Order: sequence, then C-alpha cells, then structure tokens
Amino acid sequence: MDPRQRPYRSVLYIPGSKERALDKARSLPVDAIIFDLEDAVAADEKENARETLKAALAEGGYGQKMRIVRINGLDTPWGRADAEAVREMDADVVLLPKVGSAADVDALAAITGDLPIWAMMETPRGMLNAAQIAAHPLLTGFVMGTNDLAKELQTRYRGDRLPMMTSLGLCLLAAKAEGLIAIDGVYNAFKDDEGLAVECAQGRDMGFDGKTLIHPAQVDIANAAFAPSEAEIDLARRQIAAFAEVEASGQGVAVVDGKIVENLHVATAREILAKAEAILALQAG
Ligand SMILES: CC(C)(COP(=O)(O)OP(=O)(O)OC[C@H]1O[C@@H](n2cnc3c(N)ncnc32)[C@H](O)[C@@H]1OP(=O)(O)O)[C@@H](O)C(=O)NCCC(=O)NCCSC(=O)C[C@H](O)C(=O)O
Ligand SMILES: [Mg+2]
Repeated sequence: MDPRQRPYRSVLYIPGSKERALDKARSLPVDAIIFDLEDAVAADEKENARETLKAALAEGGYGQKMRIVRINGLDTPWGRADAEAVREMDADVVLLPKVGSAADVDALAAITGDLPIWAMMETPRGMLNAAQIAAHPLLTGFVMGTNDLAKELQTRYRGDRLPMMTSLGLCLLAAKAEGLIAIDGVYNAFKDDEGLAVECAQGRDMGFDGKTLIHPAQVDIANAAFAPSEAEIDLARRQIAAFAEVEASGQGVAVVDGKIVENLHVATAREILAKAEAILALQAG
C-alpha cells in the first residue's frame, strides 16, 4: 500500500521488551505500530528489548500494519546500536526521538541508509526547526510527543490543550507543507474513553492523520474518530455528483445543503472517499 495513501488512524506504542504485548498486537485492528525501544523500556532492559523486538519482527504476523521502530536518541548509550539493529529488522520506518534539527535526521540516515525516517516532535528546538526537519528528503512523518513537550514547556495539562496549540500548529504547518504524515500525541488516561474521544476529535479537526495510543482499549475510539463518518461520505458523494452536473452545463459552482461546492471542495470530497476506500482495503487485509 502506498505509504501516503494508507490509513494511520491508530498508531499503538508497544514496549519492545514486552513479549505478550508484542504478540497481542498481531491481532489488534491498529493501522500502525510503534515498537518502542525508548521511554517504554527501562535502562537495564534496553539490550534485551532490542533482541526481543528483532525476533518478533522476524517472526512476522503483523499483516498490513505499518511497522515503526522507535530507537533511543543517538546521544544516549543505546542509540547507535539501536539504529544499527533497525537496519537488520523487518521494519517500514525508523522513528527518532527528540529531534531538534535536520542535522539529527542526517546523523541517523548515516546509519540507517535509505530507510524512511519519522521524527518525534517534542522539544522547543524541534518546534522552532519544524520546517527544516520536515523538508529532510528521508523524512516522511511527524509524531507529536506531547508528554516530553509538556515537560519542556513547563505547561499544565488542560483538556482543551491550549498550552500545546502553538506547537501542534507549527508541526502541522510544516508537515502539510512537505506532504508528511502527522500523528497526534498520546492521551495518558487510558481508562478515560470520553476524554480520549474528545482529544481525538480535536486532533482530527486540526488535520492530524491519526493518534498515537498506549493501550489496546484506545484503538476503536481512534479508528472511529479518524475515519470519514457515514455523513461525510454521503456528503462527499453528493458534492461530486452535484458539481459534475453544473460543470456539464458550463458552470463552476454547485450548491449542496445550502453551501457552495467548487472544484477545491470536490478535491476534498475525493480525498474523503479515497480514505474510506483505503480503510476498507486495510480491513480486508
Ligand atoms: C499502560 C500499561 C502499562 C498498562 O499495562 P497493563 O496493566 O498490562 O494493561 P492491561 O492489563 O489492561 O492489558 C490488557 C492486555 O493488553 C495488553 N497490552 C497492554 N498494553 C499494550 C500495548 N501498548 N500494546 C499491546 N498490548 C498491550 C496486555 O499485555 C494485556 O494482554 P493480555 O494479558 O493478553 O490480555 C501498558 O498498556 C503499556 O505499557 N503501554 C505502553 C506504554 C508506552 O508505550 N509508553 C511509551 C509511549 S508514550 C510516549 O513516550 C510518547 C512521547 O514520547 C511523548 O513524549 O509524549
Ligand atoms: Mg517523548
């Protein structure tokens, strides 16, 4: 599946050290998995986690789910060995934490070659350099690290995420300018379904492609929030049909449900239908 066209509604973190979770993920309906060697793995487990993950990926069974491996930073004792190991793993993407500049991406690419790279956007410097990071030729996705960002910015948690908005907006602008995938940060309270649904809806409204998750119970909520709704699909079909009709009579503006429809709205409608089809294709396996 074309990486740009495929769905990224649910992107689940799995600690690379947890064999049971690595196995469970094979049967979960997630669009992508972040196999984590960084924050979800304790320092004395780092080496074991690398081997455990390598074996799990070699065994396979993850179907069409995108396989993303998050390594430790190259400034840590484990980063270089992780990056060298990823080269040998059956992974689709390598995810670099705490990216501050395009030079950080260069340093990883010097080890991982032409493997696509995603960047964790989670530091103030990363926010200020988002445009240059996004423009790196091997960079294909941004993942928001809202926990680290909250720590660095010394913000307080708010349900409306107001203290995060500048950072989320800067990264979205940079990602959209370069045609990157943009995935929203995690919702820590993994037993609070209502709060997660609100945050997913906000992320979807802002233009994120999906949400990073920490627990299987969060998957269905994200999948629903980031998929086109039945109402959106129905409207998209009617917009396309109405525009085709006026276009045939030499006009450039249709009206559907009391709102104008121009060629740009038709482009959005086509994207909605394409996304719905891509989700069906992924589900069909
Ligand atoms: C949060 C958890 C520690 C909870 O674990 P646990 O108490 O084991 O949960 P449950 O008993 O409810 O688990 C039920 C079953 O589900 C499996 N499970 C749990 N979590 C996962 C998972 N992430 N992926 C796959 N499977 C999972 C359990 O094994 C149970 O299975 P079974 O026994 O067969 O029924 C735990 O969920 C967890 O560790 N989550 C991941 C935490 C993590 O990855 N953190 C790092 C990423 S967040 C971050 O760093 C973002 C960023 O960098 C930032 O700065 O914001
Ligand atoms: Mg982080």
